[in-house]
Amino acid sequence: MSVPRIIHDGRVGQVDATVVPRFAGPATFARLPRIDEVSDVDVAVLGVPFDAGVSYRPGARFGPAHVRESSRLLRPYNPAADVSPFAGQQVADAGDLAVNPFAIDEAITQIEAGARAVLERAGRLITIGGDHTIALPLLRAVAAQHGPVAVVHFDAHLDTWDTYFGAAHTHGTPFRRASEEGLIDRSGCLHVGTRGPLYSSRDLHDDRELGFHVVPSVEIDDLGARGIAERIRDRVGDRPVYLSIDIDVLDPAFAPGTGTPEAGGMTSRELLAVLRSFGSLNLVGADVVEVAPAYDHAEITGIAAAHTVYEILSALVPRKD
Ligand SMILES: N=C(N)NCCCC(=O)O
Ligand SMILES: [Zn+2]
Ligand SMILES: [Zn+2]
Repeated sequence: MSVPRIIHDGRVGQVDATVVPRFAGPATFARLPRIDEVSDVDVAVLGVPFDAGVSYRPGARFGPAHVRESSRLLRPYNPAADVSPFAGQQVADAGDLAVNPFAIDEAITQIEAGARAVLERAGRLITIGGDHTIALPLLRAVAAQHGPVAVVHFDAHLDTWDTYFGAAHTHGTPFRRASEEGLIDRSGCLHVGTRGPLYSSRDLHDDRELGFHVVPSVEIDDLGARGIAERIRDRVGDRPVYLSIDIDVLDPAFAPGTGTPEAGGMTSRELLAVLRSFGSLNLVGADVVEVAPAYDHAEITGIAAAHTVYEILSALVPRKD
């Protein structure tokens, strides 16, 4: 059944919520068209339902469907950024990748191949996870196009640890592997919002060697959103930027539905405000990971993740000036 959509400058947008109620209609991200329903895709939203790399609570494999469900209320105009993210560019939902839940290495190969295939159709990719393991194959796909990228990483955790139980590919290790593989520009990466206990102070030493600066959660009150945005801009400059957002960067009050929660995190208002400054960065790709709906209540985490994707899409809209 065909549905009435908002069309702007030939770009196919959301199902019109004034005609079809939001709780009806397709379950794509923000009720946008599927990728096979449009041509010339600028940004694809892709789900990666994979969580075999987690060290604690499982369940992020259900993240993509949950974030899509929590995105039904998103409206076409973003007043805080003064942009219409679905009108200034063609955004489409590329569905979910089918990846092996029993073999991490095979899943990683499948995710890289799947991301590369979508990038043949779309200029940019925003991925909804899935656990943080998926950032490694996504960075492989992005670095194949752009060379080593500056990673802006929002997370409670460093995710530059070496191995867990001897496993090199887990949700706590993607950025160490990416740094070792030369996928990231070691002079331009940083973490934002890290907090909580580490294994030892050596974690921070290794992390610096691997190319990361840190804006820890304890500095957020003093810096404010504007100060954080400045620290990020100073670090990445005009390098191609890959943005990786682990939803556990938010305090568990704002994102209870996640696998390794840590007290003392950002508010969703702070995260969205920082993202709103990213229109001036050279963003080449992004992921939003670690939404585990079994621990969510009232879609709190799903809605935070959906709005996070919406702000990233808003930052990607080509500027007129
Ligand atoms: N990437 C996330 N969410 N968590 C990593 C935590 C790894 C650990 O259990 O030490
Ligand atoms: Zn984390
Ligand atoms: Zn993480």
